[in-house]
Amino acid sequence: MKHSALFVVNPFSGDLPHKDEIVRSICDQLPSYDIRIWKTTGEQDKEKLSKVLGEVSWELILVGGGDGTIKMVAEAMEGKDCCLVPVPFGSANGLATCLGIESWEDSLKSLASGTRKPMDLLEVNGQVCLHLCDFGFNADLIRKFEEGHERGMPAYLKNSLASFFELKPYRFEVNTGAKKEWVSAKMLVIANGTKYGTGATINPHGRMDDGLFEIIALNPEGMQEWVELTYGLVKKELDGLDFVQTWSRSSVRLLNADDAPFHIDGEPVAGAESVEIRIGKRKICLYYLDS
Ligand SMILES: Nc1ncnc2c1ncn2[C@@H]1O[C@H](COP(=O)(O)OP(=O)(O)OP(=O)(O)O)[C@@H](O)[C@H]1O
Repeated sequence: MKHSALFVVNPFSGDLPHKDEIVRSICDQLPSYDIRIWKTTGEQDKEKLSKVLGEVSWELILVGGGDGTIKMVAEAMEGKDCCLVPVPFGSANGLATCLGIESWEDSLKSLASGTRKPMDLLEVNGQVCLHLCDFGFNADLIRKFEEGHERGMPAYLKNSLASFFELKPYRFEVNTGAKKEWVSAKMLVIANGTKYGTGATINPHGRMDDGLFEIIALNPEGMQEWVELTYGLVKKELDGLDFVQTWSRSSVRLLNADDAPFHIDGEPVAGAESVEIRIGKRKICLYYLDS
């Protein structure tokens, strides 16, 4: 008997051409699965998907989309005992990149190798976060990107350059329970994963299965520190940079005093004045590729 699989596809994510053909090719290469394709509409997808997930005892959920789509599917999967494999169709695909899955062919390889394990989920003011959330520079960038009409990596890079020159530090109170302290940072990152979809490694020592996440405050000043930061992100070496501060915790409360823009897994979130983050009680089974 074939295994039951649901293939959730976001037709709007990213700018990869011929997605329908790729979806068909993936299905053809998984003959042991009986695959149903389910496309998102952008309207109440989580609620609609929860119903579909309740109809059958699915063994595998393939998610063709970016981080926002995976976050939505992970929320809808609550209470379901199945595993998820990302199929990187989004613009940046941060979670898939952290899992070593950089193309749809990698998704097939991870399924063939069978490497999967339960990974931590973060609870951020009651929402699920799988990968990264951040305040400041990158969130501002994503907000501009969402408000614009261009998709894909070139538009992302264009906005990135524009945001770079408008940058200012924001104040945050970091309350780790044992200690409260104020920090100024142009960007404050909460990282369950290690990398952005661009490959920039923001959390070189992070693990998604250790019951901890990292809080990383970055406050580079001047061109030289920006160059050092860029080098560190590429070379996976942020230790020793005195404008980078890192905490490893299982919970934290943050006060966002200057109303810095905020996003969770690439989706902008409004009204994030006080944000409580903790390692969630539930985990999610994810396929990955060993690098
Ligand atoms: N059919 C659709 N039409 C328009 N928007 C959609 C549709 N399906 C999902 N969405 C929206 O797509 C967003 C999630 O996109 P996702 O993060 O997966 O991709 P992405 O990497 O951001 O790619 P892109 O930047 O091209 O959107 C959500 O905001 C969701 O509401």
